[in-house]
This record gives sequence, C-alpha cells and structure tokens, in this order.
Amino acid sequence: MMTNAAPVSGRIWSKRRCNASRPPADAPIPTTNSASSMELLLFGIGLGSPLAYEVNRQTQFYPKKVPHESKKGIYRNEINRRFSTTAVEDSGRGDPLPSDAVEPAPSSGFRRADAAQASSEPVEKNFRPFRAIPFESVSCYSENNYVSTKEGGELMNHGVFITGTDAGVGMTHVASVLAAALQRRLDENGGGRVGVWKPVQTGVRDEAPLPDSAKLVLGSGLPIRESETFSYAFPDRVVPWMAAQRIGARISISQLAEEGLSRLAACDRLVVDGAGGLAAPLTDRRVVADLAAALALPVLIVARPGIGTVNHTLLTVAYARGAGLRPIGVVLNGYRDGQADIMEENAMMIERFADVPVIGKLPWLPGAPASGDDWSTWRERWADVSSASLDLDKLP
Ligand SMILES: Nc1ncnc2c1ncn2[C@@H]1O[C@H](COP(=O)(O)OP(=O)(O)OP(=O)(O)O)[C@@H](O)[C@H]1O
Ligand SMILES: C[C@H](N)[C@H](N)CCCCCC(=O)O
Ligand SMILES: [Mg+2]
Repeated sequence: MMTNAAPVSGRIWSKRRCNASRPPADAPIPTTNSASSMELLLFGIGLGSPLAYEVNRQTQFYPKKVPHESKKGIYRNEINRRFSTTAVEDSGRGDPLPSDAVEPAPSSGFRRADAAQASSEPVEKNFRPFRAIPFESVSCYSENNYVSTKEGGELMNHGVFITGTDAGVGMTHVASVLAAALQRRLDENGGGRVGVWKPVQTGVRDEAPLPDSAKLVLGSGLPIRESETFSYAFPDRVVPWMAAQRIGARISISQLAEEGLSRLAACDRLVVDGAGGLAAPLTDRRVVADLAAALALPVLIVARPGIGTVNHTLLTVAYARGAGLRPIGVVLNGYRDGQADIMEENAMMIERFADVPVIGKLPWLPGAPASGDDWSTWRERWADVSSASLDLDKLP
C-alpha cells in the first residue's frame, strides 16, 4: 500500500541540498570498493526486516542471499528513499498505479514456488501497455512534491532516457560516455551537475560481470556513489518483470516515476539508462516505454551500426512515437574496421525514414575493463573519441 499522506521529513532533495552534498571536485571517485559499510546495507535496513543480509564485497550492494520469502522491499534500493517525497510502506509487491490505471493486485505476493499459479492467472487480451498510463497521471506522483506536473514537463528538457534496439547494443556504454561528455561541457560553461540513473537492472550476481550501475559510475567518471545510481536490482539476467517475479517482487512504476522526477530536479542533466529496449516488460502490464513516458523524457536510441539496424531502429522509433515519446536521436555504436561505409548508408536511411538525427557514431574501442580496474585509462581514451563522435548540440 502506498500512503500519500505525510511527506517524509528530510526526504525532499532539493537542488541546493544536492549541490551541498556533492563531494569536492578533488575527492577520489568512489568505486565499488570504497563505499562505507552503512552505505552497503541497502536492503532491509529501515524497513524493520528481521532478515540479515550478507553484503557482497565485490559489488558491495547486492545481498548474497536473495531471501525469496521476504515480503518487504528487499529488491528495492532503499538508499533511493532520499529521492522519494512521500511516505511509502512497501507491500512487497510494489504499489498499484493511481486512478484508472490501477491494476488488480494478486491476493498474495508471487513467490518462486507459486510460479505455476502465477502463470495460470488470466491474461488480459489485446493489452496495449503504453495507452494505460497517460502522462497526466504523473501529477499524482507530485501531489506532495515540489515538482509540479508543469515543472516536470520543463524538467524533461534536461533529462534523456537511453534506450536501444536490443539488449546488449551498448546502452550503458553510451549512457556513461554521454554523461561524461555532458559533465565536461557543463564544467566548461560555468559548472553544474550531471546525474546518472539506472531504474532497474537485472543479472546482478556475485559472479557476474560488473552491473550496469557500476559501469555507469566507472565509465562516466562522475563523482557519485554507485549505491545512489540504481533503484531495483535483480539476480537473474532476464526481462525485468520476470527477474522481479522470480524473487517474489514487483517493480513499482509509480515509485520509479516519483523518484525520477525528484532526481531530475536534483541535477542539471540526468542520463537515464533504460533496460533492454522500449518494449521490455517491467511489470505484467507496463513496459520500459511507460516509464519513459511517465518521466516525460525524450529518448535517445542506441543501435548497432551494421546490417539489420535500419529495420530495428525504424521499429523502435515507431514504437516510441506510438507511446507518445519523443525520439531525439540515434547513436550507432561499436562500428569496426571496414564497417564505416555501411554505417554511413544506414545512418542516411535512418534519418530519411525515421526523421530522427543520427547524433553519434561510436567506434568499437577494444579493451573495456572487465572488473573495476583501469577505468581511468579507458575513460581518457573515450573522452577523446566521444567528443569527436557525439553531437551534443542536438540534445536538449
Ligand atoms: N563502442 C564500444 N567499444 C567497446 N566496447 C563496447 C562498446 N560499446 C559497448 N561495449 C561493450 O559491449 C558490452 C555491452 O555493452 P553495454 O553493457 O553498454 O550494453 P547494453 O545495451 O547496456 O546491454 P544490456 O542490455 O545488458 O544492458 C559491454 O562489455 C561494453 O563494455
Ligand atoms: C538483462 C539485460 N541486461 C537487460 N537489462 C534486460 C533484458 C531485457 C530483454 C528484453 C527482451 O528479451 O526482449
Ligand atoms: Mg546496459
């Protein structure tokens, strides 16, 4: 259940506070190995959960044991409560959407053992996800908030939602490169703060490669803590809805929208790293496009440079527009030797048929660090490449 009644004292994170809490420019960039122990206890603390969590010393934010039977919001990064302006009592399944978008919640939370029961529930036919969450409903999230819908509309001018034509096309890579480039440009023009946000990430495990939240921090070089960059993290590398369901959790779009608006207000530029692509399901009836629409953010589409990308990109642009989103650009990422000609042809066709500018053509730069080491060298190499390859003037 979500209670809208009392704003939580001290939860409103204004721009002023945001700047005040920003580490000094010469502070060491926090890495996954430098967060304090308090910052590591993200799950359960503050929720009164009796469960004790083993903190993963590698990624330092994900509990080693995922307590499937927990009813509290163990899958939600509670550090991000600072971005929440309303008191939230987590039901363990996330919260229903307001007004007519309210969906019938199952009588008990999904558990792994209940998967058969969950899948036997009636499936709504002809379901059109992004029609069900009109932008006006964003005002619900702002009721007790200093961000009004109108201001929220203006905020879209300084945020960008990164999506892609497929999983693995380089969305997180482009998001971190873009964040670094935007910060550099702000620094050269009187200062300001760029934020990065990963609303939902999957495949976060001890043995897995770095999670996207870590890549965003290490790849952008921004002086921010990884623990503050993501909201939901799930162990299985699958579609977010399924990843949540597998541990008996449910992603709350309304909480993410509220959090996103507060994050937008708290920095000068916000780069949001989506998940999977616009049509990737986040819940049983919401897809990534719904989140971008709730935030009213323009979308930047990351696509492959070679064969197949024209079709994938035009489909993504059409889907974005159908969802009421504004595609502001395409980045063709990872072209290799010998691919320049086909990439240029593809860029021309994408611009012609989709009427969206190709604002970046990023080469494949081998040698991305697999672990947390050597990122500063990698970033320096990328700074030169990306400043020549991205047209930031085409962004809001
Ligand atoms: N231009 C590039 N040069 C070199 N390596 C790259 C480039 N783009 C992406 N990569 C590498 O390719 C892999 C996939 O990129 P990335 O994680 O950004 O993809 P993604 O679209 O965010 O994937 P996911 O769907 O898993 O979130 C990463 O290991 C990343 O470092
Ligand atoms: C696991 C990966 N890192 C992404 N974040 C989520 C994958 C979404 C896949 C969407 C699909 O299967 O069409
Ligand atoms: Mg990614």
